[in-house]
Amino acid sequence: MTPTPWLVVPAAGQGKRMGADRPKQYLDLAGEPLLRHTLRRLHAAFPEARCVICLDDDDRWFRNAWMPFAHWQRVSGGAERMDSVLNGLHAMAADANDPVLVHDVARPCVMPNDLQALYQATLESASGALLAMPVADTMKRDNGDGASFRTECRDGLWHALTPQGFRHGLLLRALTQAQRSGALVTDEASAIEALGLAPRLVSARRDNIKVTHPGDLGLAAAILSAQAGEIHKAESGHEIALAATRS
Ligand SMILES: Nc1ccn([C@@H]2O[C@H](COP(=O)(O)OP(=O)(O)OP(=O)(O)O)[C@@H](O)[C@H]2O)c(=O)n1
Ligand SMILES: C[C@](O)(CO)[C@H](O)COP(=O)(O)O
Repeated sequence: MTPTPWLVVPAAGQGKRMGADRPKQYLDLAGEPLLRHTLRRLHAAFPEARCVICLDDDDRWFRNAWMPFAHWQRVSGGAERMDSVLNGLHAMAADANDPVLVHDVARPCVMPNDLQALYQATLESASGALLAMPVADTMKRDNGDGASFRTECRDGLWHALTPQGFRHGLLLRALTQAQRSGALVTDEASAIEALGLAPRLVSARRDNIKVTHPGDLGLAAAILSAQAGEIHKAESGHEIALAATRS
């Protein structure tokens, strides 16, 4: 039987690059706070999951009514994303072998197929897994003088996305070690790599963007709108399949 995943949703960021009057997770996206879209996508894929949401202690925007999960808890965010995630891992009553998926609240466009593929890989891979996509642009590195650049080889380069999934005990060990060493890891997979392990890359759709800069909000709205038909079709197909198994 497939186990139910734990979900950690880091949502304690300030959205400095967005530069809005509130953290970006509370900005309007297609008529609702961005955070609600993300939680709904996760809930649709994993309705029975236990969700831990990391929120800043001074957060005055979050509403309990927005949480679609029956089993959920709120934990304090930390100074950095990795500290928030670690707080979540400490707070959950998980066994070492339980699967945990970590998903940025700032990625509201993640699609059901990618969530399922990532979860399957998490269960299969001893080192965990992450959604990722191959770099498609020519890569430049500035020489530090603000004027000249050189071209980097892009062979084998991937963008790391979320969710990223691991067994609870492994991720707790990896992030604890990263925190103690003072290393600033920007995703969970980096902490696992520092243990000498290689999380599996799961090739993902390109529309699972992280809303980071002001223009990203309009882009996310366009993506959600373009995805609506696809999701509707998938849901209808699921219902037809369910009806067929009942008749
Ligand atoms: N101390 C922190 C920092 C970030 N996050 C979360 O980690 C995710 C990815 O971070 P990012 O996109 O950098 O969000 P912000 O930190 O809000 O953005 P910025 O760096 O522009 O301030 C977001 O869902 C954010 O809420 C968190 O839980 N705790
Ligand atoms: C976790 C992440 O979204 C993977 O791409 C990313 O590393 C978060 O980075 P940020 O600088 O904290 O936005």
